[in-house]
This record gives sequence, structure tokens and C-alpha cells, in this order.
Amino acid sequence: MLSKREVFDGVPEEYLSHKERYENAIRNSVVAFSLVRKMQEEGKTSINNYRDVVGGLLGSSVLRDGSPLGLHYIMFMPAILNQANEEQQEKWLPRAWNCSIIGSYAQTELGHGTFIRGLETTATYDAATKQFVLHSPTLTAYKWWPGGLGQTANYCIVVAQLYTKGQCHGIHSFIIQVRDEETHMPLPGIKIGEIGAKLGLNAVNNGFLGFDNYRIPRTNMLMKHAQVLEDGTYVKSRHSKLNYGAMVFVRVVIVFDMVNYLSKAVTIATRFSAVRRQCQLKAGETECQILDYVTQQHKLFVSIAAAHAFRITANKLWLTFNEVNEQLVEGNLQRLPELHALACCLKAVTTADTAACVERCRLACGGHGYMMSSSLPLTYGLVTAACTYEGENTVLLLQTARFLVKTYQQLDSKALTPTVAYLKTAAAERFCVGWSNTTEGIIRGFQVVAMRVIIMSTFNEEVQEMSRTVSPQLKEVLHQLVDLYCTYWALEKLSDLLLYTPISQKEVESLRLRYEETLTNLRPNAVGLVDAFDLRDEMLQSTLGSYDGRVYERLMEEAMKSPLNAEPMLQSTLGSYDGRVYERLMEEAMKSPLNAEPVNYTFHKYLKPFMQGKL
Ligand SMILES: CCCCCCCC/C=C\CCC/C=C/C(=O)SCCNC(=O)CCNC(=O)[C@H](O)C(C)(C)COP(=O)(O)OP(=O)(O)OC[C@H]1O[C@@H](n2cnc3c(N)ncnc32)[C@H](O)[C@@H]1OP(=O)(O)O
Ligand SMILES: Cc1cc2nc3c(=O)[nH]c(=O)nc-3n(C[C@H](O)[C@H](O)[C@H](O)COP(=O)(O)OP(=O)(O)OC[C@H]3O[C@@H](n4cnc5c(N)ncnc54)[C@H](O)[C@@H]3O)c2cc1C
Repeated sequence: MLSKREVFDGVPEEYLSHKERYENAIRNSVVAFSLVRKMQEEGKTSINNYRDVVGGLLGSSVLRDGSPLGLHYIMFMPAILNQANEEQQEKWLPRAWNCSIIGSYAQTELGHGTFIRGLETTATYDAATKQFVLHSPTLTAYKWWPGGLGQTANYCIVVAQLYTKGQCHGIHSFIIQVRDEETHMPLPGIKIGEIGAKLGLNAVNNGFLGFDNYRIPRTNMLMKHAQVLEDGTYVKSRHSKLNYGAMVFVRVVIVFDMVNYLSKAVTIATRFSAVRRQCQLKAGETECQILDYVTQQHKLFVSIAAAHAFRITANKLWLTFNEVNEQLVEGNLQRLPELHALACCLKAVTTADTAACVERCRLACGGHGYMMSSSLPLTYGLVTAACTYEGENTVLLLQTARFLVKTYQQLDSKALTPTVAYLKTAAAERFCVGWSNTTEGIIRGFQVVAMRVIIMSTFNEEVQEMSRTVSPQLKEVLHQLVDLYCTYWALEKLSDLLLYTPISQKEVESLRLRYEETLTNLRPNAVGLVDAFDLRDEMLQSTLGSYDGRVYERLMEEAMKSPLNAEPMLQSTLGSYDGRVYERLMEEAMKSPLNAEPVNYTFHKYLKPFMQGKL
């Protein structure tokens, strides 16, 4: 077994180079996941219940900034379980389970993350050879983000638009080998590398992946739900969204993840607040523990309560997930929309609340909370990523809203599923005739709020169709900005206005409408308004915010500056702006201290022995 001291003499990660951090991540991961394999051999964990074991490892101090092997367990294996037929599971699961292959999940592209029906990677069936041809037609079609794909995984699940007999049948999943199992070299027709440094999760080795007419056997299409027969005939799935199943699983798991991170952050901040003494409550007294200040309690105690609330919620959601999946196996799809809406809502709410609470915990620790050694900045980097991955929060909340509006519209014609049954009673006028300051009273109040907001949303949908007029004169635009700022903060501070002003419910409702109209009015001038700040690209230093809008080319150019991408060389142009792609790649490669090695040496030192069960 490897010892920690063997690699970097216990040097904290913050002081390691980019390549050393990657080696550290690989080494810690193969040591950690060798434990999982040992537990498998001893029957202490199985393919159906490894979530807690792996979840505990991925949230532990050993893999504190993520792991290049995380996606293998988090999405590669669940995707095979969820979307491969029995024959395919028999072929791939044993190898994935004992880590003799390492996988990732490649869905997001440079040009698309949310709108997955707009993904550009194509998988075209060739009946003559019984193969699918994978291709990235544009730079924006390159897969971008898959965890572990940069230098680690040799297989991945790829989500692509399926074409057969000249017709597109939408996105489907394929299991694809991207690297040679012996040499770890990228296979011909594969362009692959890491995307570069991020705000956090810098041990995850997120990668990019492009296909150049890359052929795979027909049987590499995951065919549990939809199939393509040998002659190219397409057999569609019972439900078009069954292919989205892996995402639902991870959204459910993320809720558990948030419990772990929030518990950690509030433990750190609360203990520190008991140790830290600052200022005197009364002159001449000894300085008091900052935990004695009500303002400090206001910052921290709600996080303690939230951690418990999220744990109870996560367990309930896990039960619902398993119930609905058992029904799916029996062909009963009735509760799938509710599970989707629930997973979207709880993933979005728990990640957003956890990110806000972790930041509040950091602030509650003053300057010491800003130290990397406090672990609070790192924890914030981990949780804030969860607001984006596995479905950007706004988009997921819109999915929940869509489900709630549909439920409201069918209130009288359809039996309600368990989680929204309250809407039936909350609609009744008599439901909330008075306010009681009890837990039940507050819950009933929020149920009424939910009901009324759904009614408003349904109403707004109709109103929005009526009028959209804009006349962009500068004076008018500035007025719109003033209007926006006032209505935004009036709505943000509504509780104070309701408490201290005679604002009526009707006025609040029209304030909301006015706010949305102002957003719409400002939209055509939004870019012009930020251009007016006249901030030069040199000052912005941002791949996303440059004046010329060449976001994707700049993202790829920056990715290519990573020293990890020098091995092995990319075989094909990445669409660089000036076309000097090969000269540039050679210049960059010559900067890498390890450019003599065609494969990152960690493969032979750690990964290969691990994958061959020799560690
Ligand atoms: C095991 C160990 C665990 C350890 C803990 C670790 C925790 C995790 C740590 C790290 C993980 C990081 C890895 C990150 C991976 C990724 O990010 S993978 C990529 C994720 N990408 C997304 O989530 C994309 C988000 N976009 C979408 O999901 C879809 O585009 C959409 C927004 C849902 C819209 O889809 P679509 O356009 O097809 O649908 P609409 O036209 O809007 O119609 C909506 C109708 O479809 C139904 N629907 C949509 N999605 C689903 C679903 N998933 N399941 C079921 N039904 C679905 C929806 O109900 C609507 O139905 P209706 O028409 O009846 O109203
Ligand atoms: C740390 C990390 C790890 C990741 N790992 C993986 C991985 O392993 N595999 C993988 O496939 N992907 C991965 N992703 C990608 C992730 O799934 C996407 O970033 C995510 O789905 C959001 O898509 P996007 O980045 O294209 O953002 P966009 O969808 O472009 O969002 C940008 C903005 O547009 C808004 N927006 C977009 N659509 C709408 C709409 N319909 N209505 C209103 N507003 C909208 C969003 O709210 C947001 O404010 C990872 C991302 C991160 C940050």
C-alpha cells in the first residue's frame, strides 16, 4: 500500500503545482477506491448500495477537492445501470465495478449544457458495417466538462443525437472507449484533454472530447429504453425522458452531499465561535465568546437547523426515488414527472441554501474564515459548483414550476400525487383564515403562498402574451434602470414594506408585474449598457466576457495552456482564431516539463496497477 509521505511529504495541496495536484489526486484516489474494492470483495458493499461508501469518500479529507475517479461512480456506473440492457450490463458492469475500466459521463458541450435537445455531437448508424459513427461537427460540439476525462478515464458515456436511415431521433447514450487500455493513448479519431483550472474541484480533471468520424459497434448504444436494430430500424422508448434517468439519480444524491458539506461548515464556524473571544459586553469584563452575540447566532443557528432539515428531506427523497424506480420497472410511469420535479426542486434549493450558508459561515469567522487552512473557502468552491452542475438551478426550478402550473391546471380533473396533494386544500379560501405563530401555522402559510404564486404564474403567463413594446432612447433606458432598481429592492424587502407601510396585496401583485416588464424592457439594451462601462478585455481578463464574444475559442485556447494537455499532443486543429494551431500547440508542449512522456506517468505508477488490481 502507498503511504501519503511517499508523494509530497505532506505538503499542503495549496503549495503544489498543477501537475503535482493531479498526481496527488490520482494517488489518493487509487488508495481510497482500493478500499472500496476490498469492501466489495468482503461483501460489505454492493453495486446497489455503494452510494454511502463512495459518497463518504468523495466528501472526505482524503479527496477534499474532488477526485478524477468520482464520475466513474457518480454517473458512469449509474448510467449503465439505468440505461443499458441486461446483456450490456453483464458485459460492462463487472469491469466498471472492479475498476478495470475507468469511465466518465460526457453530455455537456462547449455550446450546450442546459438545452440538451440542442446537443450537436452526432451518432450516425451505418447499417453496412453495423456501426455508429460519432462526430463533432463544430468546436461548440466538443464535449466540455466531463469529470476525469482530461487525463484519467479510458471509457465514457457519451450523449449524442442519434441518426439512422437519414432521420434524427434525438439524444441517446453510448458507451465509448476513448483511450487504449494498455498504453492510455487517445484512440485515433479522438481529441481529448483537460479544460484547465477552475474555481474549485481542481482535483476532478474535467476534460474536453472531440470526435473525428469515430466508429463504435452498434451494441455500444445503451439499449434498455430505445434500440437500433441491425438494419437501422429505430425502436423508440416507452417515455422520451427515460434517457434522462442518470441526471435524476445524481440530483437526488446531491441533496445528501449538501447535508455533508453544510454540517462540516457549520461545525467549523460554531466551534470557532465558541473559542473566539472578541470585545466586552460590559466594560471591565473579560472578552466574551462571539457565540454569545445574537448577530452571530443569527448567522449560524439556521445552518444547524438546515443541515437536519436537509438530511430528513434527502432520506425522504431517496425513498421516493426508489419507489418510483420500482414502479418504472413494472411499466408504471405515473409518478415520473413528480419525481423529476421533486429532484429538480430539492437539488436547486439545497445547493443554493448550502452555498449561502457556507459563505455565511465563512464570514462569521472573520479573517480566519478566509484562510484556506480553515477549509471554508474550499467547501464554498465545492458547494457553489453544485448550483450549476447536474442542471443549472434556475433551469431546474423552472422545471418544477412547469410541473406545479400543470398540476394546478388539472386540479379538478386529476388525482394529485403525494407531494402536491396540499394544493387541493390550499386552494380553498377557508384554508388559511388566520395566522398562527406555530410550525403548523407557518407551513400552512407557505402552502397558501405556494398556491397563490402558482395562480399568479398561471395568470402572468396569460398577461405576458398581451403586450411587449420597447423604445430604447437613452433617457428612457436610464429611467428603466432606476425603475428596475427600485422595484427589485421593494420586492426583496417586501416583508419590511408589509410591516411598516400600507402597501396592499394588489399593489404587490402589480409591483411584480411591473418588475418583469422592466426586465423585458431592458433586455435589448443589456449588452449595450455593459459596453458603456468601457472595460477593455485586458482589464476583464475573462474568456467569457471579452468584447468580441469569441467565448468558445478563448475557452479552448486557455484550456490548451494547461501543462497537462501537452501529453499527448492533440492531432487536430481546435479552431483557433489565427489558425496557427500546430505551431501554438508545439510551443505550449515544449513548455511542459513532461512533454517527453506520451502518457502522464501517473498512469503507469498508479492507475494501471490499480486497474489491474495490483494495488
Ligand atoms: C454515488 C456517489 C455519490 C457521491 C456524491 C457526489 C455528488 C455529486 C458530485 C459531483 C457531480 C458532478 C457531475 C456533474 C455532471 C453533470 O453536470 S452531467 C450534465 C447535467 N446536465 C443537465 O442536468 C442538463 C439540464 N437540462 C435538462 O435536464 C433538460 O434540458 C431540461 C431542462 C429538463 C429540459 O429538457 P427537455 O428540453 O427535453 O424538456 P422540455 O421540452 O422542457 O419538457 C419538459 C418535459 O419533460 C419532462 N422531463 C424533463 N426532464 C425529465 C427527467 N429528467 N425525467 C422525467 N421527465 C423529465 C418534464 O417533466 C416535462 O414534462 P411535461 O411535458 O409533461 O411537462
Ligand atoms: C464543476 C462542474 C462539473 C461538471 N461536470 C460535468 C460532467 O461530468 N459531465 C457533463 O456532461 N457536464 C458537467 N458539467 C456541466 C454542467 O452540467 C453544465 O455546466 C450545466 O448543465 C449548465 O449548463 P451551461 O454551463 O451550458 O450553462 P447555461 O445553460 O448556458 O446557463 C447560463 C445561464 O443561462 C440561463 N439559462 C439557460 N437556459 C435557460 C432557460 N431555458 N431559461 C432561463 N434561463 C436559462 C441559466 O439560468 C444561467 O443563468 C459540470 C459543470 C461544473 C461547473
